[in-house]
Amino acid sequence: MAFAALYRIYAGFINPPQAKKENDAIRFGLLGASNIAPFALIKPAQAHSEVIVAAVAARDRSRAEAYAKKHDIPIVHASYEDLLNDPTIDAVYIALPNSLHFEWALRALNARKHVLLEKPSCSNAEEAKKLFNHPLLKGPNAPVLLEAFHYRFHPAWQMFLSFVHDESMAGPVKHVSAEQYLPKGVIPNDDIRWRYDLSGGALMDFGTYPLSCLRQILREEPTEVLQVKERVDLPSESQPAEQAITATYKTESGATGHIVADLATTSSWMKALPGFGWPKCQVELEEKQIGDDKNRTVQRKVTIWNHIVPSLYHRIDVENTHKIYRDDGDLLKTWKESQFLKAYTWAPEDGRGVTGQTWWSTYLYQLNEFVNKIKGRDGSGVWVDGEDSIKQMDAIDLTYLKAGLKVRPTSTFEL
Ligand SMILES: NC(=O)C1=CN([C@@H]2O[C@H](COP(=O)(O)OP(=O)(O)OC[C@H]3O[C@@H](n4cnc5c(N)ncnc54)[C@H](OP(=O)(O)O)[C@@H]3O)[C@@H](O)[C@H]2O)C=CC1
Ligand SMILES: O=C1OC[C@@H](O)[C@H](O)[C@H]1O
Repeated sequence: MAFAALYRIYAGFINPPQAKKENDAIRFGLLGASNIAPFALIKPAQAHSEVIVAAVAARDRSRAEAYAKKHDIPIVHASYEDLLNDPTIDAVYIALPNSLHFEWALRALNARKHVLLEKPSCSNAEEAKKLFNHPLLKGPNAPVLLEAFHYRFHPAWQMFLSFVHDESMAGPVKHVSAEQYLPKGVIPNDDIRWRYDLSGGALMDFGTYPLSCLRQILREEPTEVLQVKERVDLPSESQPAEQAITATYKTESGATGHIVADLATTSSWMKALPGFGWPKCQVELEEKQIGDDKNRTVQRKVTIWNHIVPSLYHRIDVENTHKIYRDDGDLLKTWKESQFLKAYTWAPEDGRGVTGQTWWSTYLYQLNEFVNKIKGRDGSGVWVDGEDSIKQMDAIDLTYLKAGLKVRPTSTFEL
């Protein structure tokens, strides 16, 4: 098991197999010499026959040159604008500070480039509405725009959702909890994540994952934020963004959800890693009658461990509590059945007819779907559409407003 995990890390993140490139491979340009691009695009592209990372641009040309040399990227542009004007580039990957996502996504779409846009898509819902409803995205040959919620493309997350939404055994959602932690010190003090002016903050960054998990599980939007607590303790910054946030939501149907995101965890970090110890997402479903038998019910609980980096390791726990009642309503018998599952690739019976290897990272699964969308193929059927990205930003804004924190600033850029 440890050897298999090491192999998945090596092939998925360190040295993926080198694919022979197709003649019509999509040529990507990177806006910014970011820390995340090697994991999210450069390494996955190495293994994909239809993707070439062809160019990079940074605010400082010498920085872009050093980055290009390190990552074997053939073209260097002196500015983001120059890269967008390069006719040999088909698509761009935008991993800039969140405050610049809106502007550079719009500029890229205007240059007729497909856009893989890091999460969160924008600074707030106002920007997201303008971006995802923009006329540049309409029409038969419109470029593709995707908010890079990579974990959603991995078979493990989709398997987890299928157990949550399995109508034969799962009642309506009662409660969801989702949590993400990073230990204090991983993110340096001068990081973009701590800056309000760059649309940073725990909710914008790591918190956007649990919130998106919650929204997919509930299949309805949180209409009420019952409680929010945040931690802002970077005294040196004049306008710091929160380092940690927890929030509790309620939907119209009465389901509740709780998220935790801490970018600088100290004491609770180890506590946050129970058992084998990974961040998790857990769902309790309502008790549900089985078939026509009024006296038989099942109540399901589903947990996924490490859903953000599942190719490293993950586990899906499905616990069904069965109950048989007497006709007078008294409980006659109850028992539990548990299953522990994994899904590094699509199951053949899934019917998606898509490819994948056990070592494929969430980023490679995502990239494959991005390519499929551009090429007009069905692919796995997993996608994050513009409406979803807008609602995600709505939920973020709602949370900040309830906390009495400011919604992140709106860009003045117009097109
Ligand atoms: N999907 C995932 O797993 C992850 C996603 N992300 C997302 O990716 C984005 C970038 O994160 P990350 O790679 O960690 O960040 P980095 O700080 O490493 O990269 C950000 C890039 O933005 C550019 N930039 C442009 N303007 C500014 C500015 N005013 N201040 C600082 N940088 C600027 C810099 O490019 P230049 O080279 O031109 O100087 C820099 O390379 C964020 O939106 C984040 O949420 C981050 C980590 C993981
Ligand atoms: O996956 C991630 O890990 C670390 C975070 O800070 C980052 O932005 C996020 O996307």
